[in-house]
Amino acid sequence: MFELSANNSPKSAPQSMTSIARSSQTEAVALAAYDLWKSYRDRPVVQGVNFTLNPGEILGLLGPNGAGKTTIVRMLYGSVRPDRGFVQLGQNKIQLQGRAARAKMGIVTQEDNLDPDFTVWENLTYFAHHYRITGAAARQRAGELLALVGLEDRGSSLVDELSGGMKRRLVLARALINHPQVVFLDEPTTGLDPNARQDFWRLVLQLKQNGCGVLLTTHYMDEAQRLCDRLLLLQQGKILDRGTPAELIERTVGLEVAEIIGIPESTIQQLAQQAGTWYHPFGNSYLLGLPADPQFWQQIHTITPTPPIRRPTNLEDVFLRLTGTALA
Ligand SMILES: Nc1ncnc2c1ncn2[C@@H]1O[C@H](COP(=O)(O)OP(=O)(O)OP(=O)(O)O)[C@@H](O)[C@H]1O
Repeated sequence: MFELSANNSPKSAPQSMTSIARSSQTEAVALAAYDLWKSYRDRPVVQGVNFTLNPGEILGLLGPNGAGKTTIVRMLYGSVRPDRGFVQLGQNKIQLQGRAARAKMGIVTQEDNLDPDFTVWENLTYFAHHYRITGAAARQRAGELLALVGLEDRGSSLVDELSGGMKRRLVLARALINHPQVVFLDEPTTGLDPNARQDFWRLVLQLKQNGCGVLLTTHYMDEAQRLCDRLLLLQQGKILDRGTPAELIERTVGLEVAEIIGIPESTIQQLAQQAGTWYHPFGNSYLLGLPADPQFWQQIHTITPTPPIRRPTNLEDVFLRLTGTALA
């Protein structure tokens, strides 16, 4: 059984709850995808995707719009049939729409899809019936989850009376109604303001602490960098690279970058060649990977009319370097 820390919960609501992920701790791998393929009208949108998700791990699927993130989640959840490959939940291969598998999974889709005619409380208790959680058990679970997501005083509100951030937290609460061992979060914070995003992030980190395997799709690199233990970088349905955020950054773009404006590409190219580093056009400027040698930075300074900006690299740079395009 897990105790939730008051510090970590949004709106600092102290409460305790039963396990979010009761069975996950006994299994080595929470979820595995084997060679998943999917085409729509002969156009491949997911191409040979493989990965594992461990209990207590947040795995990020990071890619631009249309990269295939939602299609992968739908295949994992069993709502779309792969053309090839399969998904394993714990020890079991998942069948399409398999009830037994669904009972161990939770999903936060991009759209809120809450029932607007129901109150917050009813949205949870009604949803609990899908999992045959009824009566006092449903009421107890709804109460625990409302406390978890900081909505305990909004049970009688209609969905339309909630803010965007509250709705997202309610959708997350609903996804946890069945104590899932794996939770899919499909771009869960799109459209939220910074405070609401951080509230949501705290909840995701609590799921991880409680042993839940979390698969998070996002095109926000700060979200990926902040939350994810490991990342899969996706473009056009293919995994380009994978690793921890720190590994991906260090091996792809190094630790620091200079943003330079006002000199021709040929000069940047020469500088990059000379220092054995990389460069990339970026809007009206250039990004130039900074080697450790401090003299190189001095040299750039002397030849640029406008002082260059020096900053730590990030996943956006990784994506730009690997694909030539920005994430968002
Ligand atoms: N049911 C469908 N029928 C036809 N094409 C589809 C269908 N679902 C998705 N696609 C196409 O598959 C590609 C991948 O879509 P998907 O929604 O998986 O990407 P995504 O990475 O989740 O994008 P976003 O970040 O915009 O949500 C897109 O080109 C999309 O138009």
